Amino acid sequence: MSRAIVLRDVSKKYDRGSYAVHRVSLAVEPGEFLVLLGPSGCGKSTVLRMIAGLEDVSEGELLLDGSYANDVPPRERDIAMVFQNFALYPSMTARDNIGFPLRLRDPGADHGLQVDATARMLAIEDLLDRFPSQLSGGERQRVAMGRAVSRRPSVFLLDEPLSSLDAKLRSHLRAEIARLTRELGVTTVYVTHDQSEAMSLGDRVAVLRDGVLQQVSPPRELYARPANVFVAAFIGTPRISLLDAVVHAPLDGRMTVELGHQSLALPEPLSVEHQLLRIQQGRRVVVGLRSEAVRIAPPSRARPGEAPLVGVVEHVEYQGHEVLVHLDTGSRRAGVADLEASRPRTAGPQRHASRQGGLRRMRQRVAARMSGGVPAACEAAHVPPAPERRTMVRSDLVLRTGPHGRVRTGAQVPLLVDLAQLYVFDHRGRRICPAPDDLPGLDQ
Ligand SMILES: Nc1ncnc2c1ncn2[C@@H]1O[C@H](COP(=O)(O)OP(=O)(O)OP(=O)(O)O)[C@@H](O)[C@H]1O
Repeated sequence: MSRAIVLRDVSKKYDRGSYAVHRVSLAVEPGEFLVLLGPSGCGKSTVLRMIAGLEDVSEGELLLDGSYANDVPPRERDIAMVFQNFALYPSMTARDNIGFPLRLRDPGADHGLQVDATARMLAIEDLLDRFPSQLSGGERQRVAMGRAVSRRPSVFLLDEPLSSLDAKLRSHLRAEIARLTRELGVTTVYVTHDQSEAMSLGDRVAVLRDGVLQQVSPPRELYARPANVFVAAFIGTPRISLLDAVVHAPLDGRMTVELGHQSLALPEPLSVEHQLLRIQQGRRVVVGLRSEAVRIAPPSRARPGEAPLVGVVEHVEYQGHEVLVHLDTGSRRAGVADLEASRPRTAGPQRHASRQGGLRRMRQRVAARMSGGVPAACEAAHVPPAPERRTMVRSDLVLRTGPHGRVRTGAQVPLLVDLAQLYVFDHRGRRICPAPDDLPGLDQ
């Protein structure tokens, strides 16, 4: 049996502190796999611990299968939890660890068959007679999961269960967790700060920032229609390029989005999405471009809906199956608070001290190059490295090419931006292009 979990305006305030979780409303369907995702300290574990009954709910309501459950003791919630740090009893074998919750519930009975069935499900039959000290990290975590699922709980809560394991084992166990929870049909809430883990596991992903829920959506929707600039930046690898921009919408001319020294002319006739940008005339906005929205090609090869830009290759990251190209287009990168410490940067350029002066010189250089026009041919014109290039590297845009794409650091390249994939966020960070779902159409 699996259960429905509902949080209604749930908040948590620790003693004398500010809100660790603030007015979170969330409904988890029976059998659903929901991932709580967010940077360190955003309140993910606190939400999980309130569902488990390990923390009191300060304000709001927790409902389990529609019944008010704020005051239900943890033991009566029929919920199993797995933490990051295994938490096995060191003096018990794997068999005894897995059987422990069954013995607690029903001390006199023989639980051998249930323990064997659980061990089979997790492929740990051969490890049952070993003690935790005789198991690897991955094996210990599998035993911990076995202990959690052996009594067939109705809710399974997992708090970063894979974060202490190496990457290969993590991806292997991730697949096992997905299979196991599907087989058991148990409602699962899984906490992680790893967006790729969240996207690959969750039926839906709930993104938290600073205790506040930002968006709850299936992974595809989260990627394609992020509610705000924080979600857009948190989801996706490489991270979306975010640039400070200004919308120009003259009554008698072409609508453009100005990015520093360059502009993107919006294709005419304007799409409904782009028409809605008119009201931003003259305002500062943030433009988001994912790596697949930009390609290296001259204007002569533009498809309908593509607009040209020019960039200087700052850094090339070979990934085997693809190449990530970091470019400087002379735009200003928009910063998103809370993000920088929360995700490892992609291996990228080093930043150095004389940043301000270098930045100014780089802008001037890109502007000077652009005044010479966009190269007609696709071949990247090689620009000899200027002296300051060795002391400072800066990129504001990342695109991906196939593994055979040949671009050289320092080259100036023509770019085409697919404007159907343009994201625009207003000054408060809310997505305004594509238009938010709750916005009435222009003809309404
Ligand atoms: N027992 C406690 N007393 C006071 N403050 C706490 C307590 N537990 C957590 N907090 C604070 O509440 C906030 C949320 O913590 P929580 O552990 O829920 O975050 P998290 O998103 O799970 O972080 P991480 O990914 O680092 O585990 C943090 O600011 C934390 O310092």
